[in-house]
Amino acid sequence: MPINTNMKEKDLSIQAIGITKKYPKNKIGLQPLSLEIKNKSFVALMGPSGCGKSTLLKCLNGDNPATSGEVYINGLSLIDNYDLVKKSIGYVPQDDIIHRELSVYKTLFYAAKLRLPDGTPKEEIDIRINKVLKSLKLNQHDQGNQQGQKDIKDKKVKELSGGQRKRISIAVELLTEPSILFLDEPTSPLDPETIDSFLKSLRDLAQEGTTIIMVTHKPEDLNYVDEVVFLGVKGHLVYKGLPNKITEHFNVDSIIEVYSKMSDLEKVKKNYHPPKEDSHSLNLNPKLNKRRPDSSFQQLYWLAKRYLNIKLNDHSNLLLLLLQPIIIGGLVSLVFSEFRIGVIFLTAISAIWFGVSNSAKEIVSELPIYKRERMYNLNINTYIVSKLLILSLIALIQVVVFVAIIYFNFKINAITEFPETYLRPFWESVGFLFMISCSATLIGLFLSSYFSNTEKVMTVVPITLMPQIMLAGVMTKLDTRFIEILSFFTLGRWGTEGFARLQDTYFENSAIETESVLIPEFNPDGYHKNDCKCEASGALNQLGLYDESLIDKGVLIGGAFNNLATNVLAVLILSFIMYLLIFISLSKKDSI
Ligand SMILES: Nc1ncnc2c1ncn2[C@@H]1O[C@H](COP(=O)(O)OP(=O)(O)OP(=O)(O)O)[C@@H](O)[C@H]1O
Repeated sequence: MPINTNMKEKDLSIQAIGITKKYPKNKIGLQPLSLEIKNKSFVALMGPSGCGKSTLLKCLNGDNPATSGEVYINGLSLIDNYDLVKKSIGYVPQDDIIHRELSVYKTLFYAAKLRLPDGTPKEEIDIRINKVLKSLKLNQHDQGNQQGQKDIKDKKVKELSGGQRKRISIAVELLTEPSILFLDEPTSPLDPETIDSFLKSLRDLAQEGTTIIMVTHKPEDLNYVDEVVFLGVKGHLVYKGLPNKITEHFNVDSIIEVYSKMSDLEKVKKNYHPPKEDSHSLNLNPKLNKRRPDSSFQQLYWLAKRYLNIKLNDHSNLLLLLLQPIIIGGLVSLVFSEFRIGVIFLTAISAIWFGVSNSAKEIVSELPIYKRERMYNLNINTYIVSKLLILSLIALIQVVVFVAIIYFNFKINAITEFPETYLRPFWESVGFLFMISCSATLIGLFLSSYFSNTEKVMTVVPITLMPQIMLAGVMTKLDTRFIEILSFFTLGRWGTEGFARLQDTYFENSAIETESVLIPEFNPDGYHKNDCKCEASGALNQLGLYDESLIDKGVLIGGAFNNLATNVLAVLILSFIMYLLIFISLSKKDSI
């Protein structure tokens, strides 16, 4: 293990030597700087907006490593030993890294299960939870657990104040007992009274042994810290020293004046002293030695359990998810008096809709949590599968409810009005539509992993759904090779065609001699199997995906996919492609 032999003092938590940061298009994030931070110190990182404070924080903690130079954490190179070093780092970015639907206890419990070594007993986890709550003054005693007031551990995160939420985010990080804690603007959303108790608890934490580096904009925060690091515009380090000496250093009366002075590039350049040391190495393409996953099965179990808990705790959303199939199924039953291709089409499209709409927000809305957990030990495959498992369960319930409504409606209608026409078979239909819905879930998860905010995802969802409707062959026949090939990439086409085929196949295989064609073709009385001239192709014939003559002329490929197995295979291939795309999108979110 390469220990940094150049380390001057044993009591340094962080040593940055000649680090710089360049963003794409040669945009400067940080000018060359060197920095040493002592053990157990509480350091404020300040500077005008956009000067590079978060950039520096991320260079120091590995979230987005420096373009060149070296960072040592407790004497170990951040780049070479990230797998080891990350365990001694706690990091709370600007956004909260906790789920709002969980209780405080569950939030901390799942975080412990995901981060602590496998097999850590519950008793030890409880001890750690109580300890971190106490150290952040969030325990019952400090919160005044009077009669009628819930213990903070039982409260849901969404019931907490901004200050309490921030502390719970920090508590998550403290569970693993990091020696260094990076906090990005933790005091921004807090009122002065909350800030006082919050910063006092951080100061106590530093005195107990945790080095804390905190980005802040608030001059009054300087009353609590040991040191200030001040950056001028364009990432120049212009001051590092005692908080009460900063105004003297810049020959001004207040910290506000330091801000205005250090927003002027010319003045900044006069105060900037580039590091004397040469950069130890040039990591123009830094690769952190990391991402080795911890036990995937344990991680999958706890991720899926946490996600299920989040979903079950969000009662209103759960109700809406359940209402969806009831409302859409009810509408289809109301509008269609007999089982026709329109019903098949809408059923397939509904299955797609359930999948996409259930999943489209699920990654993007928890991006800060994902990124932080990914930095620590999250395995991308485990993460995707945990989402897919729980969302598939929801889709299964929706599909069962939807198909049941369609099934019973058309069965009852068939008995009373149209004896020959109703959906069957029930379980095969559920199975096929469930597969379509799972595949659509992957489409939604891809959108959620690709775009950076929920608004963008919600804008793209209808654009994704329209081709499913247009290329299913119901609105118009597929009559050119180009349109046909496009349709191969839609679930709408495979779902509608496959579902229609399933109905016809069932009829062909039916042992009941008097069984009827599901969809009567051109014949209002319906065909009977015994005198059926169309070989039970009622549903597919009504769909009329292709103009047969175009297949004969070789314009369309058509017939190559003329069975249910190939329809199913196509859906599986599309699902696999989607899974790969999600994996690539999530990999791209890794900082390097
Ligand atoms: N991922 C990125 N890609 C390109 N440019 C970036 C990226 N992240 C930051 N920057 C740019 O680098 C500069 C420093 O940004 P940074 O977020 O570090 O500033 P900051 O001092 O933390 O700002 P604030 O106080 O507003 O949070 C800004 O000009 C910003 O636009």
